[in-house]
Amino acid sequence: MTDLFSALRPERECLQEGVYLLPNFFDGQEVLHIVQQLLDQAPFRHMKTPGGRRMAVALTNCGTVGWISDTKGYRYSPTDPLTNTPWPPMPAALLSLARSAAEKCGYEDFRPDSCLINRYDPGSALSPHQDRNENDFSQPIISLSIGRSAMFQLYGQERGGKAVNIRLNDGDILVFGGPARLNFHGVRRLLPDAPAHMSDGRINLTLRQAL
Ligand SMILES: O=C(O)CCC(=O)C(=O)O
Ligand SMILES: [Fe+2]
Repeated sequence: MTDLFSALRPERECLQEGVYLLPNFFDGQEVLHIVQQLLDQAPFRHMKTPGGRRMAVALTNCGTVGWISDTKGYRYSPTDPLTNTPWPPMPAALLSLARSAAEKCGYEDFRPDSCLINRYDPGSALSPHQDRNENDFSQPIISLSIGRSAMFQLYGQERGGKAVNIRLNDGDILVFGGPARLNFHGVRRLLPDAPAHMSDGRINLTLRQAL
């Protein structure tokens, strides 16, 4: 197995109850390489919002089910609508990385069955939303950042209000669960700082237990 823990740093910052930042927890270049290997089978694409608009963020998935959006709504699907075949299986190294991050934040037996992979090109953003298509909200969301840094915004359980700004850098993991699991959140913009292995955009992976 690839050594994804080479950059491991012991710090864990608690940003609010249920929200933890694990800075520089994994090697962004190694996870980028894992993502690239999935793209032949399930390339990035721009899905449509339920309202029919093209999403600014391109996405793909791996795992037993993948998150999709179209004019019928948001949901998880066992197959990729581009090919009508199953999503690529979740790579063991990703699973183990997410489980170790979850454990560090007190989630002992996290079993993600889905990994949504988002690609942000320069200028793209993700408007505030809740992640609520999963069945069990007692399970956290483990979010990995690769490439250009981004300004992530965390709100409360209601839409609007004042956001907490969280800077996410290449190699960082954000864990959100517990009382913050249904908090609104989004990505306001990409920042100029970028690692050499990915300077033109950002990739974010969110590992979730969907079923
Ligand atoms: O890109 C990020 O950091 C967040 C992604 C996200 O919130 C989502 O995919 O639901
Ligand atoms: Fe989200």
